[in-house]
Amino acid sequence: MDRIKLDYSKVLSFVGEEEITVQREKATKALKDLEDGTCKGSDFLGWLDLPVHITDDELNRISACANKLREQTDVVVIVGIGGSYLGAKAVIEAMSGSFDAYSGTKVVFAGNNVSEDYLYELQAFLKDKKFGICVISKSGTTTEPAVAFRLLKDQLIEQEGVAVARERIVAITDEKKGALRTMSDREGYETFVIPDNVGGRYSVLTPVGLLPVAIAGFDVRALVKGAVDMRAYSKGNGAELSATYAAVRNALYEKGYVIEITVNFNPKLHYVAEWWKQLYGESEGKENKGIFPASVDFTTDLHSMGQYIQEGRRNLFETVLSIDKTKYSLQVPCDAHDLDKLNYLAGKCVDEVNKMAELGTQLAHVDGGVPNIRVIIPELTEYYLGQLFYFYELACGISGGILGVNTFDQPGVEAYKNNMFMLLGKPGYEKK
Ligand SMILES: O=P(O)(O)OC[C@H]1O[C@](O)(CO)[C@@H](O)[C@@H]1O
Repeated sequence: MDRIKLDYSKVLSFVGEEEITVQREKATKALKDLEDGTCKGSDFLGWLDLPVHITDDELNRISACANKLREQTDVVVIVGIGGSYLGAKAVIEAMSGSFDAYSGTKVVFAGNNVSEDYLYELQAFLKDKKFGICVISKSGTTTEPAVAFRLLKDQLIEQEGVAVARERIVAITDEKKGALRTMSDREGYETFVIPDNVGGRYSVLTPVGLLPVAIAGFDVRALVKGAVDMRAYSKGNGAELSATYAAVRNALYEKGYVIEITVNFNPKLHYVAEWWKQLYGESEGKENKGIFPASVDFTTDLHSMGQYIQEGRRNLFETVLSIDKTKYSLQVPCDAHDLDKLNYLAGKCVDEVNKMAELGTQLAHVDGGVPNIRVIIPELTEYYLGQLFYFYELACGISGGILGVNTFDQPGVEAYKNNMFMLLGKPGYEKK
């Protein structure tokens, strides 16, 4: 098997190797602190060896539950927010056919917003369908998924009765505590556990990510294998890969490049970037520090955000997710009239056009003052997504260590919740 690669040659006219070396030394220390369990937030390092510890029995149980739901239902609603849905959504979007949604998809998402219209339309869509619910919440008290779950559970009971509803609800939550654990035990739902020492944004390789991906019919074993191989690689010289990415982005940060834009040239990676944004945003954005993680889909956004990136404030850098090999092959046809003057491309693969757009954009943006990193992914498969997740998780742990923050907490997320609870009159929040 091939491996994910990193190319940072296009940052070297913005930061010198010596500046990167300074950050590399910090990265080495941060990596050691992670491996030794001496970093800040060390209670949440379960993700480090997580892929290696996933057993065959666990994977079999996940597959059995997924198969049961696939047989019993037409649609399964994945209820969760943040780390409790983004990893699964990233894999499912990356692996699904672009038009699967129009031919009847097995998996839809809810509980990642509190839009009344969204929930109304979802309930209308599920009316008279055989559906199941996979509810995911580590804390069990997050408002968005709790509201969605209440509505959907009631609908399921109304459509199918209590006994069938129980069969079709699966909960992924804490092993012992929390509202969802209590409810699941009382109702007899099948449950899977989010380990105590794994935070939401690091949970894609637990049942949180694996069960929805299996329900959607994708290869969770290959996903895990990719992560296992990346973990094994990172035990040796391979740690360089994550450490270098962490060092380079911190060297750029030190020079005022405070925004990192993750770029894709394949819309299937849109949610990989969303997953990455939560991972890095919640991990690093604290104590008035941290790189702001943003994302764009090219070439689509070259026709909107492209102008800003080329000529706006020079405080941003790009990390391009570059896929080497496409799944399918399609050539630009020749046209007798050539009115669109496209015949010079006739016979070329569409991906060749895309790759030249990628290279042309990189050169233009570097010329325009935007440092450019490339993460090269051999192919868009579950296996390489597993590698990519682990690469990014480890790099995030290292990068947070370089920055000096606690990478594994997210105290800032509580502020909006407290205000919302106070405004809604939640008991106990009146004084706030
Ligand atoms: O799984 P839970 O506890 O519902 O939390 C969902 C998400 O909410 C947060 O706690 C805050 O956004 C995330 O860290 C987490 O991924």
